[in-house]
Amino acid sequence: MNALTSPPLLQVKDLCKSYAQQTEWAVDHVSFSLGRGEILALLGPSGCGKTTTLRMLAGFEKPNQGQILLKEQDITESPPQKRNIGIVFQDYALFPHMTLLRNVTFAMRHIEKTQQVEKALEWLQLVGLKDYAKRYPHELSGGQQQRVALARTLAAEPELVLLDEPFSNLDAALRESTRKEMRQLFKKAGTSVILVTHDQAEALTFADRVGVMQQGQLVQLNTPQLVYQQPANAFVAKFLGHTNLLQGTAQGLEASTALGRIQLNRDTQGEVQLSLRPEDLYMVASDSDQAALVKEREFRGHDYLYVLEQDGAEYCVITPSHHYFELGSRVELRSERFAAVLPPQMFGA
Ligand SMILES: Nc1ncnc2c1ncn2[C@@H]1O[C@H](COP(=O)(O)OP(=O)(O)OP(=O)(O)O)[C@@H](O)[C@H]1O
Repeated sequence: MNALTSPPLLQVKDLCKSYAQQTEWAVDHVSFSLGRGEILALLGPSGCGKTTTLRMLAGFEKPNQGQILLKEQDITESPPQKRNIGIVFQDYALFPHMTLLRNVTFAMRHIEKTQQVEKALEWLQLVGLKDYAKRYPHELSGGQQQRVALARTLAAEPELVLLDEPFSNLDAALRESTRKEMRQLFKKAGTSVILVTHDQAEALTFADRVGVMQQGQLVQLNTPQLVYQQPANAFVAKFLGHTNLLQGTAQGLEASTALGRIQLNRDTQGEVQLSLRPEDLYMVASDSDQAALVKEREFRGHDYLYVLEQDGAEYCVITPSHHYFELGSRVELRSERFAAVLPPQMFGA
């Protein structure tokens, strides 16, 4: 059996959860599967149900209905310690009175005592902290503590690792480097991972596939590129960065819109709602009073985010940071790439 024909490591089928005194589902008929060695991010705003989903996978929360299969075994009712699933929390939860080595060997009760130290040092080596083995958690930076928490989780050799907003306590620079290192580590070790986050940049850079949750439902699950470029609805389009939502009338692979004729990502006819990313628009200085007005400009280091007004509607455009336009000046707005056609039932979402 190869990776394509072998069954997925994890199958989640029609999972539902409502908390006592709540009429709405916190998790609403969620289904997905995870391949071996795959990294999946569950992404969504606060309260969309991602932590509840993770807690059901870990066994800390009981679903009202649905099924969780790990290696084709039904674990829906199994207690957390019987699932062979590791979880890394936001606050690391290291034992403060134990050295890093003890923190890691603590998770290795499945291994002969005589081999624990050697194995634990290997895990610490993997996360780049072997030389710190005799230190205590308070003698480490936040990023280093996070890596120890990860080594401890991996030392238990789980089938699946769950990460609950693991980078949110780190500052911006450390967050970026830690997540890059962690991704490389997971890929090297072939670890299967589910990450929960509300940070779209984190989900897009860290995961092989991104699942976007909205009000308890998994509304889109696909590669980072497709979720970003072909959002399933207006909510996904807006949640993953900035976008311009436009109405248009489509004729095949083109639509006429307030910004003129725009290429579409798929063949369609009639009234459509489109999502046009701000980096896919560009501006050309204009003398015409009818052209778009430069209303706002935000310098963001590697780019500018402009807000323009044309015929009473606002548009956002992201340009390289050397494309400078004065506030109050006029520009012609042109589209450089395809707009994504959104499904009609999501109008107004
Ligand atoms: N223990 C609980 N008791 C009652 N309601 C809860 C409980 N935990 C979560 N909820 C509710 O369930 C819904 C989903 O919450 P959940 O924590 O899963 O969302 P989330 O996407 O992880 O949000 P956040 O990013 O803020 O943690 C929310 O409406 C929340 O208020």
